[in-house]
Amino acid sequence: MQDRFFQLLNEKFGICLTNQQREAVLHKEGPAIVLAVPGAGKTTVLICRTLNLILNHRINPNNILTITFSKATASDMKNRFISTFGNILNIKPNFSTIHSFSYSVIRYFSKIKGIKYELLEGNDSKINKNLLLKEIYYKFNKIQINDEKLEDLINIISYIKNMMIKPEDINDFNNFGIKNLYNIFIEYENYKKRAGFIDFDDMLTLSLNILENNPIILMQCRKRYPYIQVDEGQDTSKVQNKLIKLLAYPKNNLFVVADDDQSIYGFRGATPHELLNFKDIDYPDAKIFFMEENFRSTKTIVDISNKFIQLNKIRFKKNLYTKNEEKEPIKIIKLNDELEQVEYIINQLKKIKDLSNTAVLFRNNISSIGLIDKLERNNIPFYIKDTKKLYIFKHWVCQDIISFLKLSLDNTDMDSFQRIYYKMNGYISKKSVEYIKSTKPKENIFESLINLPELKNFQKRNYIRLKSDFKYLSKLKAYDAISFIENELEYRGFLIDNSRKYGNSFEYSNTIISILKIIAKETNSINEFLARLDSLSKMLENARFNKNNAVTLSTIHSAKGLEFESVYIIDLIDGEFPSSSSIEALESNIIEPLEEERRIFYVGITRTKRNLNLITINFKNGERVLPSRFVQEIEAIEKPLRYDYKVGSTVEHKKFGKGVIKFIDDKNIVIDFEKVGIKQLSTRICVEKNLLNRVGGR
Ligand SMILES: Nc1ncnc2c1ncn2[C@@H]1O[C@H](COP(=O)(O)OP(=O)(O)OP(=O)(O)O)[C@@H](O)[C@H]1O
Repeated sequence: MQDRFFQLLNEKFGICLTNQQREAVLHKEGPAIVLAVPGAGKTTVLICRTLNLILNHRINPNNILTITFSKATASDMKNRFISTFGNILNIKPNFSTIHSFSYSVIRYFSKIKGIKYELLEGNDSKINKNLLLKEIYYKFNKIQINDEKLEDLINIISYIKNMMIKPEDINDFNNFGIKNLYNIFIEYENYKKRAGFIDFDDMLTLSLNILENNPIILMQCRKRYPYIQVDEGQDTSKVQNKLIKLLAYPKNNLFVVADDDQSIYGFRGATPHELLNFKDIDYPDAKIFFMEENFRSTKTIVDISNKFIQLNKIRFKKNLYTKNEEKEPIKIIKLNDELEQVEYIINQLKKIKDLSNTAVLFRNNISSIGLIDKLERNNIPFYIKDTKKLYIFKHWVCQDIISFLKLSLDNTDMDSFQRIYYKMNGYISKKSVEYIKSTKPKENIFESLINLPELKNFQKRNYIRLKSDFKYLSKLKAYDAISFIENELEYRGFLIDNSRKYGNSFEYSNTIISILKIIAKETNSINEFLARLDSLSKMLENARFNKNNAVTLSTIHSAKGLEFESVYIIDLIDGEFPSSSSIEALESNIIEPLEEERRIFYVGITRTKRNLNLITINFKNGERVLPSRFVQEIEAIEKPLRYDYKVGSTVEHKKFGKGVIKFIDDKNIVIDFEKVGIKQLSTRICVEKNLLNRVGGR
């Protein structure tokens, strides 16, 4: 029977499975976990196993629940099943997300108990979750939460619910940097309870609660789904795992397909630990299948990816390999700054005829905006899934810059003035602003300042200088104007102070300014720049993007499961990727966050079939930045270092004294010297001519 089945797959559907894949497909009952590498055909195995259960074991398709990570994967998998087998067999199995399963349990429960639950998220919600959380944050902290922090808050709440952390233990986990987190959390939960709302995370906790406390509903669900399959098992959280285990018990016909090395949703409560426990703790009788052959990428990419991920310590040992040929090497491109980076990408993309097989990937959404501006100007079609998160135009730093510029063009613009008067070197008091507002609301603000009663000489001189600065500013091109605001008007100093006082990341603010400068570079005047910002933000709000012949722009998280002939990963800077928080954690010997960052990088590089390009820059908005340590690791794998020096080791330079190595390759060595700060030197001269002495290693 088995041979006939595989023959059928091969002859009728063109699927030729490997022995490892066949074993997994044939597994029928009891717990099993398939540990697979990227590009190993996990989807192929899941759809073939589903077919095997239906065709050979006569299991009704409605009795098999296949849980996928996202709605998109559920529909991809359904389409793949139908397009592969649909012409010959009229079968439509259930592929659904865990949220959609949970919601069906809640709907059923609310129907029989007459309780109403309304969704707080999604398109049909009457209440806006973001606004609600903003209000609650304000209530406890008396300041408005900005969009970055709001996203952090949403993730933290999600993490608490997914990790099933008890409210009273929240403060033990509060390394999240949100003040009054406990109060905010409790207020949010209470509001939802009072008003009968649930959010996406409540779907999981509530359905678990329903199943735990209603044996009849639990029994009905178990009867309905005696076979459960879980795709992307590495990204299921604690509460999701609990729900799945409860549903599968006592038959435990649970088939999980996973790659612990692709677990990248730690911030939502998913960790590889859950998977590592599958056999050791949860199901000692579980079968483990390995799928280690990669069908996607060239041998060059597979070999390097394999060595790269082995640098992680918390993982199942697997050996990624491929029978594909060795092709061109991975390209590491080192550019001067972010402007060179976008220009480089545009020039590369212009050479490609059909862009649908090319992706530009990044760690953070914000990286795409400068690029979007240039793609649009160059008529290069691009596809981007979620533009809702590209909120830099509403970000306070962007709004500040706009206000500076508007005030320079219209010296009577009181709204802009009020926004920025204390964010520059004007030394203007709130009292003066109030006075001008009440006595001369429509006049030239700088004139009014100069004519304020009882001014001291130095104040007058200062306001005269400010007036002339703003006049000068109005004549500049947008790019120079932004630099002038940063440096001459000392907005940069304000940003640094602000980050010290309120914990807003200076690096993030600096990135926003650097993006504004990329956009400004192509404009001739401040007016043209302001109009461009407006049109870009409208375009991103309203655009419906088409995938046809378009280059995909995506975060690595959203590119999970996808594959492309050519991949460019941009903004590979230490502190951005890996994130600064993961680096700080590592410095305190906490390795998990950095390992998660390494997995994200691994997911990124393994999306590539053939051409992988890793791009790093030396300067971001004029600040020296260091290449991502992951790029250095790849370089070291490709070309092991000839020198006995490592990043992190302490050295002594004959002239500059003691320092710590921050970056090293065949040409350059970047050292942070105690006395003189960061210096980039020539490796050849320093190392070969004995200008350095090793003091200590890591
Ligand atoms: N036995 C096989 N022979 C040849 N090609 C295969 C085989 N199994 C799968 N493939 C192909 O390998 C590629 C990768 O498969 P798939 O996308 O299912 O991998 P995956 O394991 O889900 O990857 P990832 O986890 O990286 O997203 C697909 O193009 C698929 O058609």
